[in-house]
Amino acid sequence: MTTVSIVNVTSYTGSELLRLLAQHPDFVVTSVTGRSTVGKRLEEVFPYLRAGIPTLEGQQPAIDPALVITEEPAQTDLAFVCLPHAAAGEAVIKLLQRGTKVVDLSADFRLRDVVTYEEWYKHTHPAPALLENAVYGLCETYREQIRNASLVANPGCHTTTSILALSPAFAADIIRPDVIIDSKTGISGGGRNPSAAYHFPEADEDVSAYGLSGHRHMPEIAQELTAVAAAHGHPFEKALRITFVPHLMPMTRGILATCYADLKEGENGALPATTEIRALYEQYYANEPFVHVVDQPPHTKWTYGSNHCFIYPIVDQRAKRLIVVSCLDNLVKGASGQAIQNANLLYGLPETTGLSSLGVHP
Ligand SMILES: NC(=O)C1=CN([C@@H]2O[C@H](COP(=O)(O)OP(=O)(O)OC[C@H]3O[C@@H](n4cnc5c(N)ncnc54)[C@H](OP(=O)(O)O)[C@@H]3O)[C@@H](O)[C@H]2O)C=CC1
Ligand SMILES: CC(=O)N[C@@H](CCC(=O)OP(=O)(O)O)C(=O)O
Repeated sequence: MTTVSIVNVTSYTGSELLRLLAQHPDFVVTSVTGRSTVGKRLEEVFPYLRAGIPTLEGQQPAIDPALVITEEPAQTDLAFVCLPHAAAGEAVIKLLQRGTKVVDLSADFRLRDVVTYEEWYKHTHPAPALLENAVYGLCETYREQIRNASLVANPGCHTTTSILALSPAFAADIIRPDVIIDSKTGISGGGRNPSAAYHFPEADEDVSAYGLSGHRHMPEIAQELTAVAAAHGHPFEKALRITFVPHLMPMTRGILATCYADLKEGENGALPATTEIRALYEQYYANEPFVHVVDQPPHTKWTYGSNHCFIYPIVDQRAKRLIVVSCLDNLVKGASGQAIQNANLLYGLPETTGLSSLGVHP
């Protein structure tokens, strides 16, 4: 059994880890931390835990609903850190020093370049010395490196959706390095954020664009798509241009990104057909348990509560563009589910362990 702590369990990603880990046969949550809830039992803060945690015969439950929330994490084998940026980095330093493996859900270790981090996050990096050894936790790209890591930087939710959508096209060198990403997100993407824009009367029946002067997920997407193109032998001659505009939607969970890029013409001036592109995408994700190439535009509801991502590529022959629609649940494949997928790799477990839920319909 691997002992696990959830640092900042009262965050949305922390409580989602509780829900998912309740089904995990190899991880036992033995430590949970919080801030205003210190001293309370988990079941006091999350009353739904009073229903009890299901167990397999002969096994202890993965979570004890009577576990008391503490300020600092106890010694465990593994920690999931669900703190805001900067606070996360501080916590990660201490955890690594005591030999705990860490999956960090914040952005503190996602950008490899400290100057880029400080430009976009507007504060000094909390632990630049750790960047060198952090592995970007997109399992579909970095599976082998993750297995041997002690610090995994779990990707962002918009980022995961967009990178998975565009990686096969850049790997095959069929689009120009100039993309537009229109990403729609559910409100839980903003966490338990007290700002008025996230209140029900303001967000319900409303759609709005934000981050138009530059969103911090843009450099993360650029970093990873540039790496994919280079790894497949097609390095960009000039820096990748990305226009990334997120939109807030009146739904609790879900991200749906629609990505647009100009297609490269073949030697005879022809564009690839949608069938060829779909075959290429299917091949790229053929062995992936959580990424599915589909033949109709996917819905966020397909992913609600699950670790799955659905991707639909199509050629716009008139405009000579590739359009790719991609969606996932921001709290699962976009955060806590992906974090468990990473932790499974860290402990040599099948990547799908504890992640078998399907989306909720309707
Ligand atoms: N939400 C999402 O969809 C995703 C989030 N992430 C990342 O995961 C991390 C957690 O996000 P999320 O779950 O949304 O978080 P939340 O916004 O839901 O977290 C809110 C909780 O954090 C506590 N908190 C706030 N600031 C601090 C601090 N400085 N130190 C200790 N506790 C603090 C508050 O505790 P109290 O109320 O007790 O004061 C509050 O309960 C973030 O880094 C985020 O960027 C990544 C991918 C997706
Ligand atoms: C709705 C909303 O506000 N969403 C957040 C993204 C949350 C997330 O994945 O981002 P990080 O882990 O990088 O913080 C945003 O757009 O900033």
